[in-house]
Amino acid sequence: MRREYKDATAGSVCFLCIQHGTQRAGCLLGPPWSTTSTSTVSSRRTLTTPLFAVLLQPILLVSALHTLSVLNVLASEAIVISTLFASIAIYRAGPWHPLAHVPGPFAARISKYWSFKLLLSGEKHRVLKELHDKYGDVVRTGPNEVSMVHADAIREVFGTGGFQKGPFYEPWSDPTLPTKALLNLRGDAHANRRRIWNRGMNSEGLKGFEQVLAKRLVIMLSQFDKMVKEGNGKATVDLAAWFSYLTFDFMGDLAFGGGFDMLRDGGDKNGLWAIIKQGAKATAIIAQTPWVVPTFNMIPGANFIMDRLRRFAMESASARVKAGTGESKDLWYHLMDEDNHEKVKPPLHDVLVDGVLVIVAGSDTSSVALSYFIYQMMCHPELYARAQAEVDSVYPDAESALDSGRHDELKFLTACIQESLRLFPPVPTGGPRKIPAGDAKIIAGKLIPAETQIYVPAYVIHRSPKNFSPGPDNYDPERWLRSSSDKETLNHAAFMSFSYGAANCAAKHLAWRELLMATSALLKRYNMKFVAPESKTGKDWESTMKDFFVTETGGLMIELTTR
Ligand code: HEM
Repeated sequence: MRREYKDATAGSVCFLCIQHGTQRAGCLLGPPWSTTSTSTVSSRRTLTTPLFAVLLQPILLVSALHTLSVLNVLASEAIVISTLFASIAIYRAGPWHPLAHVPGPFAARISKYWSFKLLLSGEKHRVLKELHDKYGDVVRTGPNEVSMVHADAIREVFGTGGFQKGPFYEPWSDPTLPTKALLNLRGDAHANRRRIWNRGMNSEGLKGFEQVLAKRLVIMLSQFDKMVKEGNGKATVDLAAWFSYLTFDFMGDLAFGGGFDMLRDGGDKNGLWAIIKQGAKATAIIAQTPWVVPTFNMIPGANFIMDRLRRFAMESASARVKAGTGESKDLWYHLMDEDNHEKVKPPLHDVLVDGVLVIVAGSDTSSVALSYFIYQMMCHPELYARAQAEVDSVYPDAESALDSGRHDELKFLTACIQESLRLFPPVPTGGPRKIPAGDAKIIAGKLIPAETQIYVPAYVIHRSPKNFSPGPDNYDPERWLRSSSDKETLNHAAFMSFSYGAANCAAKHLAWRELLMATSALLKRYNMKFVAPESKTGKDWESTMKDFFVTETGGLMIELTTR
């Protein structure tokens, strides 16, 4: 069905035009993609042609050399395929492969199936930690892939002179659109789009977003107050779920000027959250073997999760264009360059894909960070009391707890959040960068061949005694406040929860404000404790955290009482 709507100031937009690169009379899109888009869809390595060749070759051989029969063709297929796979496996596992000198599990050397299965399990962060503990700073995690955890690798891989994103990121773009999301842009195209993002995230932009967040926080607190009242002074709340409602609603405000009301509804009534979560998880899994994607997309109906996500994006963007800019400027306003800074206006489809990215990148990350902080406070009552006392002293009355102007005074709370982000970075292992074709490179003192994909997993780096000691696995917020001593290691350069370099988190400062505002408002208003301390919703909650590029968690059941 063709979707159309009227913009407040101009003609109408047709989303079929966006998808098919056509331009109807009156469509807002402006000139064709190639002249205005900051990116184009690259040609991708696909499975289709090799698959076709492998299947056709034995048929041709049999028909040329033997009698063409089903049995002969099947036998020939079996010989060709097993010889092909065996020779690939022998090459990858053998001493001829350029990564032969890098240790790692045998299965990882010969096929991507190992990392595919690992991602599916959600245990990637924990398994990588075990492997690095066993093998050292560099581990081979795929036929042409390594994981590196020397702190120098952060700067050398992500920083100036580092490497571009690998094919892992390709599936994060909608193949039906003639553009890519910021997360999947490289080089100049990335720098151009990121410039617009950075303008949106400047101090004036942040101030506006903060007011939007404050409104959402007030809704969440009033829902909690209601539950406490109904529960005769206490309420049992799944804080992990409520933080997701909060961050999802807030990201909806930012990306599409609102329209999501999970806080108001107390849940995912429209199934939107589920769509986003399933879409992000499916993408992360398929991103392990991106060359399968174009072939996979040809199977009718196979891509139903991404189709739902796409429909959701179209509808949200449609509603935003229809509504126009509200009282406060959202990120859409900045990304669409509604205040006319750019010589050439960004095309609508760039903003559409980045709108979805805002929701995927900004909701689970922040909600996991909030949940993990609360979890640590519940596990460490003495630290909780100290953080609460600091909030009380900085914000003597409850209303002021949403004032970000005093965040600098929240030294201990900031250290507690930073320590949470260290022990459990919401993007625990991230995506890889790729060394270009040509020469091998020396990274953190190791020679890594051309065309290798490199992971630099924050979860492992943050728990290395070389970077944080003593007690790298302990929750010790004080480590960020103590003055340096010979007995301690605190490597600030190894803290990479927001990644590093030109493609680090585009909303790092916003995320910090969000974390400080939400935690101080909660600590100020409630006393909290685990409902069932000795369970998976209590002290064992950490074991429910799964790494699907972004993090998935189980419920975190907390008893709230008003202070
Ligand atoms: C505690 C909260 C957050 C954490 C820990 C976090 C972490 C990260 C990390 C590690 C990356 C790099 C990913 C990669 O290279 O594969 C990233 C990128 C990104 N983040 Fe965040 N993020 C947070 C919140 C947010 C929020 C609230 C937004 C949206 C408003 C956001 C938007 C983005 C975008 C757009 C990128 C891609 C940047 C680029 O490629 O240039 N993030 N984030």
